[in-house]
Amino acid sequence: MLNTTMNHFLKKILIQTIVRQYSVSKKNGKPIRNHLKQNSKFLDSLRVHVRGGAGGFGFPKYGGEGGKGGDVCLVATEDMTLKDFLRKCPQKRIRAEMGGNSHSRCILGPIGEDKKVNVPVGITVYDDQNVLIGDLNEANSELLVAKGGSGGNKTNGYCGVKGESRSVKLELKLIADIGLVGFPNAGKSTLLKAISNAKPKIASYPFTTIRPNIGVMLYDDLRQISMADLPGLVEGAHCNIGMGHRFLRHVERTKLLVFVVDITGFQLSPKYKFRSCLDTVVLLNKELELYKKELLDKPALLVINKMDTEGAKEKYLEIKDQLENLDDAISSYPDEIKSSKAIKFDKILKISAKNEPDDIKRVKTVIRELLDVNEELNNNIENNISLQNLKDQLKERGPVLV
Ligand SMILES: Nc1nc2c(ncn2[C@@H]2O[C@H](COP(=O)(O)OP(=O)(O)OP(=O)(O)O)[C@@H](O)[C@H]2O)c(=O)[nH]1
Repeated sequence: MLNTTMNHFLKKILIQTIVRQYSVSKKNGKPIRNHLKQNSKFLDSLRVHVRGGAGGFGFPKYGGEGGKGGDVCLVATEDMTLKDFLRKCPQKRIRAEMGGNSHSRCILGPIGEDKKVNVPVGITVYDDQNVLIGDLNEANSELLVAKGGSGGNKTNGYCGVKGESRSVKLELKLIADIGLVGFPNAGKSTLLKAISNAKPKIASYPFTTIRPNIGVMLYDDLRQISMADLPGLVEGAHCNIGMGHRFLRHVERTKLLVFVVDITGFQLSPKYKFRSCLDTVVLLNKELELYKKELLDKPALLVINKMDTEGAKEKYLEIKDQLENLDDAISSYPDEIKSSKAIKFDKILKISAKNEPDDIKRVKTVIRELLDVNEELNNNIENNISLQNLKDQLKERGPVLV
């Protein structure tokens, strides 16, 4: 008896400590970054300074032209992380070579060598105004981030032009087929572990996952589908509560979102409101909309987890209709929770990720079916577009006599 009370007490202290670490602290009314977030070793964003080489000097006496300065290019490289990049480039400064000067024995100055730097596949590059420069989604694709200056010649008074110099942000968006989205403790890691080769940490307190984990599911026909588990979202994530929206960018490129919710609901701490399973779906919908409403258009699967717990079936029956008509259900919520649009789930599955291997098989099969259907749909759309383009081209050329 004493042992049980002690265990309960210790567990309570542990939960309170974790909640305190994760819950938002406020300074001058503004949320400040929480402790564990800063300590998280996962690196998915980095600012670097890039400068193209200056152009070489021209040689006025003979009208000689200086060589153009080299460009700085980023090259997408497989099996690489931003940490590897940082190890190779700890100063976070990348310079391309200057163009060579023109002189009496070499009228055209040699061109400065381009600087090609390897970065992980899945990088999006922004300039210092946060304007998109480009994406590197394919291995070996290249992106020019700083142009070299042109060589000195008649038009610029034979002075080489300086290379482009700017600071750029490299943002890593993991590329996985599936993104798991859910509140903490819903069972996302349990599902990922059971369904794939991943070995995420699992524990009975919120925010065990503090960095994205990726697992690969292997099918009988050798098709491989990757799944990313992200740290749990919480109500108010858009105000940086919990892990905030920091990791949501990793689901932007996924083909299917898998929402995992706990049928018993969720409560971050006694200070926070208890949220039922339906509330968590509505709140997840809201957080996704606040992050990027286009995410709500993605194909989505709703997985209702922990169906082995007491009273789960009754709880599910109570919310079944609302889940199937999420638009109506959302409209009955207060304005601060309500989203303007509801996600359309392609399928709703009830499972026990922990105790039912058959449920896991079902999830795996449904994921494959949904991906296949969507791929076919996209192919058809692309084919129709190409067909329409062909028809338009034919129309432009006028009717053909047969
Ligand atoms: N009864 C029951 N418990 C489950 C089930 N799935 C997961 N759990 C338990 O729920 C707790 C949380 O599971 P996790 O898989 O770590 O949850 P998570 O969503 O990854 O949590 P975060 O890492 O905080 O985002 C663990 O104690 C699991 O053992 C289930 O189907 N039934």
